[in-house]
Amino acid sequence: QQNRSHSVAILGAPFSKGQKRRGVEHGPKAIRDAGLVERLSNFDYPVHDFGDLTFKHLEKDEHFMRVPFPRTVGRANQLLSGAVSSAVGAGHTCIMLGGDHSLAIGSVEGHAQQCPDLCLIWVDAHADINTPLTSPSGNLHGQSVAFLLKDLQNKMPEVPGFSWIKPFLSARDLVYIGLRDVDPGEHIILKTLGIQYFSMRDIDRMGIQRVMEVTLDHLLARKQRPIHLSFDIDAFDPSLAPATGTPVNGGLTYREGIYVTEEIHNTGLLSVMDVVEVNPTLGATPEAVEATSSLAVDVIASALGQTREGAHVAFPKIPEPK
Ligand SMILES: N[C@H]1CN[C@H](C(=O)O)[C@@H]1CCC[B-](O)(O)O
Ligand SMILES: [Mn+2]
Ligand SMILES: [Mn+2]
Repeated sequence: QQNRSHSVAILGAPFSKGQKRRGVEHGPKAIRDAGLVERLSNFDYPVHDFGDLTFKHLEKDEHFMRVPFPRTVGRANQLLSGAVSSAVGAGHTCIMLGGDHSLAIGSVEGHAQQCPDLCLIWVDAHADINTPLTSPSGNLHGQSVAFLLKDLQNKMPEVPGFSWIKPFLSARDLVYIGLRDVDPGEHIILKTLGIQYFSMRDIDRMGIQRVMEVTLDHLLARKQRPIHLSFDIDAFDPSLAPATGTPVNGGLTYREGIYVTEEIHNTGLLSVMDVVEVNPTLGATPEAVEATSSLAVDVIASALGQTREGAHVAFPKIPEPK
């Protein structure tokens, strides 16, 4: 009997309509081409690659206020929600490859269908918590969290394409790590709702070890529950992850990002991980694209148990000559 709770499902979500730059729909292929499946095959649990979802582009899809493609984004997330729900329901730990960060709406909602008590760790340069009334761009990849929070519902208009989702998350069940480019409308929401966040300044002051200690205590001390990790590759410094749509200087170092995912693995509670906003068309050189894509593979492998100190699954003891 395989260790069901640790089998891994990979779901590709080639989707870009949560923002305006072309290319992020090629993120899943870029991450696979960087060797994701091979890397995970070193682990002692089964890995199932379910391939990529097929998203329909809806012909009639007028703006809502200044929000482009609301119905297309809403429908894509409804489809993704079902896929994530069945993967988690089948006992897999699910890795969702984006695609832009609007996909977290469907990923988290589908996860919550199976695990209503989930907690959410959002690793990102950005809070992605604008409403259609506060968004500076209208882009839904900067509004994902606003669709999930019960505490924001009286501030949200009815967006066409999103009538299928009922907000389920409490502000206390969310922690941000890596913030360094927060819009005014987002800032008032973070403060008013009392959402726990660790900006890059907090990481400078406290160090990543303390940030993870406080994060995991905040989310898990009262009750252990499944973790949804939504990882925007732009949380990393642009020198490490240049091929992404909204780069911001002063991001996570490689070691900080790996430490975050090591600590989350060590809880034994990771249930779904999104890795989003890898845009292979935005790298200045092939090396830049490769660096960004293999960084995504590294953080996924680390979240699933790869350790820097090494492991010896294959060696029960030091081999001896006959
Ligand atoms: N400059 C940021 C902050 N707010 C903007 C917006 O809401 O349009 C951009 C969103 C980035 C989304 B991402 O985090 O998924 O990349
Ligand atoms: Mn994001
Ligand atoms: Mn971001």
